[in-house]
Amino acid sequence: MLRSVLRASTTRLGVTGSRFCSSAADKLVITEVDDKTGYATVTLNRPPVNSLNLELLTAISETLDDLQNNKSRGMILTSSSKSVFSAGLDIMEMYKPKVDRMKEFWSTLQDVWFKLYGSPFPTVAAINGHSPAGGCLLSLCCEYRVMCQNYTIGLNETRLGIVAPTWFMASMRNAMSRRDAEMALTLGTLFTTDEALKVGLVDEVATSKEDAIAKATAFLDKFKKISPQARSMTKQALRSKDIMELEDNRTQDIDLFVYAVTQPKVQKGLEMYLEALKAKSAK
Ligand SMILES: CCCCCCC/C=C/C(=O)SCCNC(=O)CCNC(=O)[C@H](O)C(C)(C)COP(=O)(O)OP(=O)(O)OC[C@H]1O[C@@H](n2cnc3c(N)ncnc32)[C@H](O)[C@@H]1OP(=O)(O)O
Repeated sequence: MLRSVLRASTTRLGVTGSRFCSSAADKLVITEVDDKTGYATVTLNRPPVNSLNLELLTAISETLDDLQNNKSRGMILTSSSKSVFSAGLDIMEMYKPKVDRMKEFWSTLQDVWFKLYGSPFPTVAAINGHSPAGGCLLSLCCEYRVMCQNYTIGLNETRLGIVAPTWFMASMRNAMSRRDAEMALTLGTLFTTDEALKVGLVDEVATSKEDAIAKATAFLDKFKKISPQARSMTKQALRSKDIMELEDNRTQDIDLFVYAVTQPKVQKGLEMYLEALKAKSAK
């Protein structure tokens, strides 16, 4: 049975059986912990496309703190949308930005990356929809990716005329061969589910969200007989170089982000991209 843990930002709510309280629908991140397995299902819930703004990133960051403090046995990351896992960073955070907010936004994204990429508990992304750019990054931070059919995923930044930060690249390189990661990053490839499986960007394909959650659960079950401490130390040792690289360069990384995003050419590119997105959705 599902337990008590529904959390969004700093608010705790109760839950009965597997049903959410009505107010849960308003929360940016919904967390349910299964009493039997101890696994947490963390659902991104910012309609329409789970674009990652400061508030959603803060809610994710706080959720990850909660899971770590409660010694979570495992996490499944998914989305409440029927067709989008996450549309990536909210472009409105970068278009005509206020510098203070932009710095906080980027610093919070870094926090989420540290906490998710380096989490002691095992993590799986149940990717039940499109997952471009920052959405792909969230899934790459997890140890395993199960993706539903007929969606797209990838770090498509070069297609927007921008450069993915080195820690985005490192996360992709951790999942795929160096060669495939280089091709994918330079071309800004958005892979279909089947293509993503072929290059190792995702580990399994699912027929529905339920199937994805079941496969994610089966992955977490594999660790039942493994010492959690040995497991987490091994994971963190393998990822420590990437983590230390960003730790040593946090401020420079924020400064570079602010500098790059505020360039007139980049602002123009973002404006055109937003217009194209809006024109598409108006059709
Ligand atoms: C220069 C230094 C840079 C530093 C590095 C920065 C690294 C950047 C990482 C990023 O994540 S940038 C964001 C990249 N994201 C994308 O390219 C995805 C864009 N979105 C889509 O392709 C599609 O929306 C979708 C995800 C495939 C979903 O398609 P669907 O048809 O279901 O929805 P839409 O009708 O397209 O969208 C609905 C609504 O949402 C708005 N929207 C979509 N994505 C974003 C976004 N990333 N940020 C803000 N808003 C977004 C879209 O405009 C529609 O709005 P309305 O017209 O309804 O107002």
